[in-house]
Order: sequence, then C-alpha cells, then structure tokens
Amino acid sequence: MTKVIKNGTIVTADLTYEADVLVDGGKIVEIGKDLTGDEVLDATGCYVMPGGIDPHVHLEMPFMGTYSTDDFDTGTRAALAGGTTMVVDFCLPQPGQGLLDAIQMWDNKSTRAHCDFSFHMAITWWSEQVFKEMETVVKDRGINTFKHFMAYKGALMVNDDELYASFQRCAELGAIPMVHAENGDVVAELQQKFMAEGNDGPEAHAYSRPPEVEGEATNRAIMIADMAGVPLYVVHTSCEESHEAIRRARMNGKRVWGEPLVQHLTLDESEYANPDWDHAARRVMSPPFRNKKHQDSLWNGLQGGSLSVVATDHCAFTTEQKRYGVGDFTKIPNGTGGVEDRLPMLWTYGVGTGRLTPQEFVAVTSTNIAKILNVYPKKGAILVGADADIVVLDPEKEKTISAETQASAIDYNVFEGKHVKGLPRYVLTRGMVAVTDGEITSEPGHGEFVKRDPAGPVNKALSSWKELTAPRKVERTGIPASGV
Ligand SMILES: NC(=O)NCCC(=O)O
Ligand SMILES: [Zn+2]
Ligand SMILES: [Zn+2]
Repeated sequence: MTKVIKNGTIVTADLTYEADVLVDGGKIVEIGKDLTGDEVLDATGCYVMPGGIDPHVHLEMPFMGTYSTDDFDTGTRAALAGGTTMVVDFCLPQPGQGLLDAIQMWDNKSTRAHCDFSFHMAITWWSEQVFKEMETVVKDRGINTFKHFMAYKGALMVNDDELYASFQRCAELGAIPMVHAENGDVVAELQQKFMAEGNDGPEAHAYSRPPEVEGEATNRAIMIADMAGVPLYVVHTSCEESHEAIRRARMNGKRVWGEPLVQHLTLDESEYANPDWDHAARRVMSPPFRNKKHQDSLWNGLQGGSLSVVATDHCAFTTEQKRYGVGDFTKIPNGTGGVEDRLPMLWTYGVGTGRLTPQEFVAVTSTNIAKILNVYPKKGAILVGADADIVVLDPEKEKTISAETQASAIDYNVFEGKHVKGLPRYVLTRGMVAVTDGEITSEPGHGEFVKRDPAGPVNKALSSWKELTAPRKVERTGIPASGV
C-alpha cells in the first residue's frame, strides 16, 4: 500500500521546494507535483524533512551502579514522538570483556526498538584481543565508529597510549574514533578536593568539570588523531574551550567534527544553583551545563559550520536513581534525557529565533551525521531511493514540555515548562506512520539495525593526504664514510 505526503514544502540540507512525496515498501519512490497514493497524509502548511538522527543515546546503559531507565523500547518510542527516526547507541564492553561478546548483549536488548538504530563500539580497555576484534566489528557487524572515554577514571577511561593505539587501528580499518573529551585525572582530583571541603551537592559536579578539562582533552585527542592519521568526532562539545580547539583544527586542515547537545545549547549552569537538590541532581551530566558565553559559542559554531551535529546524549535516570548521590555528588548517575525534545527545542530556539535556517536545522539534526556515519542517502535525505524516515513538521503547532505528557519513562523532564513551537504532524519510520499529531502508533520490533560501511569519503581523503605527506627517507648518493 502506497502513501503520499501531499501539499507540503520539502526542506533538505540544501533545497527548499514544494512537492509531494510518494512512499512504497518503506522507501521514497517518487517526488513531484500532484502525486497520488493509497493513503494521503496532508502536509498543508508543513515542512517535509528527513527524520532526525540522534547519534548519541544510551538506552539501558549500565553506568555508575545502575542502568539508565529508558531502554530500546521506551527510548526509541520517545525518539519517534519528537521526530527522530534513527538513534545510535554505544556498545560498552566492561574492561576485560570482548567486543563481540558485548555486541551480543546489545543485540539482545535492542530487539524492541521502534525506530532504526545502530551502535558505536566503545574501546574501554586495550589488548591483542581488542585489536583483532575491531576488524570483525567493522567488517562483519557494520560498525564504523569507536568511542573512547577520556574521563570516568577507574571505570570507562582509557589513557593516551591506548587512545593512540586504537586511533591507529581505526585508521587502518577506515573507521572513525569518537571521544568523550574531559581530562579524567584532573576531574578525579577536583572531585576529591570538593568532597574534602564538604562541597558534596550537585553543583560541585559542575565545579569539578570546568571548561578547561574539556578544552585540554579535546585538543589532546585532536592532536593524537592527527598523528594517527584518522578523522575525529568529539561528542558533547559543551564549551568555547573545546569548540575553539575544534575550530582551530578544522581551519588547519584537520578532519574533526564537534557535536553540541541541545541541552547545552538551551539550559545553563544556573540550574545547579537551584535550592531543590532533586532539581539540580536531575541535570547532572558530563560535561555539565555552562554559562551564556559558552552557549553563544555553540550556536555560532553551528551557524558558521565549525560544529556539525546536534545530539542529546539521552541517558535518562529517574529521581530515585539520582538520589544514589545524596551526600556525595560523585555518585549521582551522570546523564539527562532529551531525545524526544531535541527537534522541537532546536526548531524553537534555533529556527524560531533566526539562529538557524530550516536547511541548517536539517543539516545538523540529520544530514550531516548521516554523511559522517556513511549512511547517506539511505538516511538523512528526502530523495528517491532513500528510506522513508520522514518528519512532517507543523511550524504552528505548539506545546509546553511536561513530564506528565512525555513518552520517556522517567519522572521528570529537564526542559519542563519550556514552550516549543514547531512539532511533528506526522513521523514516518521506514514508511510506517508512527506519530499523528502527538498520537504514537509505533511498534516495538519495527526498528532495524543499520549497518555502516567503513572507509567513507573523509577517511579516504585523509588517508590519501597522509600517504602523500608522510615522512620519507631521503635517498642520497655519495654518503660520506662514518666518522668512527
Ligand atoms: N553524559 C553523561 O553524563 N552520561 C552519559 C555517558 C556519557 O556520555 O558520558
Ligand atoms: Zn560522554
Ligand atoms: Zn554519552
């Protein structure tokens, strides 16, 4: 049965035009005027855009002695509710655990996904086994991104020698390393210092993770990636110090992408000064929220092109879980929700204010990351042959964000009370209508794993350049006799 989206304005990362979209068998099969289909979805007054891709979520993440509460069922349903049609989670081997063993666990927990998904693989320790299994992860499992935590000392953190070894392996395999860039050694010292001073509340989480720890680690990761000859993706870029390192690297010809989160763009550090412990703790995430100066830097980076993707790092813990850290902020599970609100918040505070054009909005919520992940134009496009992952966004539809009406399974929302304008009228996941004017009709198990080939265009270009400019032995004639 075909579906036709009629009378809308198509907005892609580079074009805006009026046309209908015909969908059949989960794909876009025709784009043009006056199309007909078995089922008509009226898009009058709406923008027809590629569904959002959130490349940074943690569903049922084992972390800090618990599991994040939104799992692949509730988390991907929440994603669709907000117009996001693909998410990428992080497969996290425990230190000592094999990568393939960990993928098996992630396969098992992702069977109830409502929308398409993929995994990044985390490198949480280093060994001959990890080195070997990385090849299978890339070639057999279709995972072309490897995440490295430079923070969370004693848990997920890896050191510079491990970073360099893993980055080199990524270069060989045509994969892209990603970093959580915070100096974990300094954070650990600062955590101890604040606790020793009796500064044990959620605000001390922010004090222990100043922008400098992020700027230093971002710059270090960029330089290590450059020496390994591989592109780099920096997750949750939250501050000018980190953005500055990325901006400078890009201007100097390095292949680096920065990913701000919608939370860092729209919420600031004053949240941690709230006298209500729960309010502040619910907003504890790493890196923490920053001040207006940093927010402006991130918005400018999106506008100017030095930052590429807006994600959420959706990692939702309940208030009860957050309370594990009463009396010791270092035990508050790090993470916030956001997957459901990313598109409406970014449309409202980005397009609604003139900080972003609608086309820039599509670029940073969908198309850019589809290209980075090497899944464009299957994903991130309104083109014939692309998956029919589509959001029909009504720019006049409004709501006030509230935990009471959200799809996410947690008991609060960090955007509570924010008024957003620009909401999905329809959301389609591979051709299936999953949302109609706020009513969710998606199905657990509909989501499929998206395989991603290695050696995307940027990897290839960088390898060519590194090969061309590699240090070479100077061939000499007439070498003088040794002086000894
Ligand atoms: N960001 C955060 O606080 N929690 C999720 C894990 C991570 O991405 O660091
Ligand atoms: Zn992180
Ligand atoms: Zn994360």
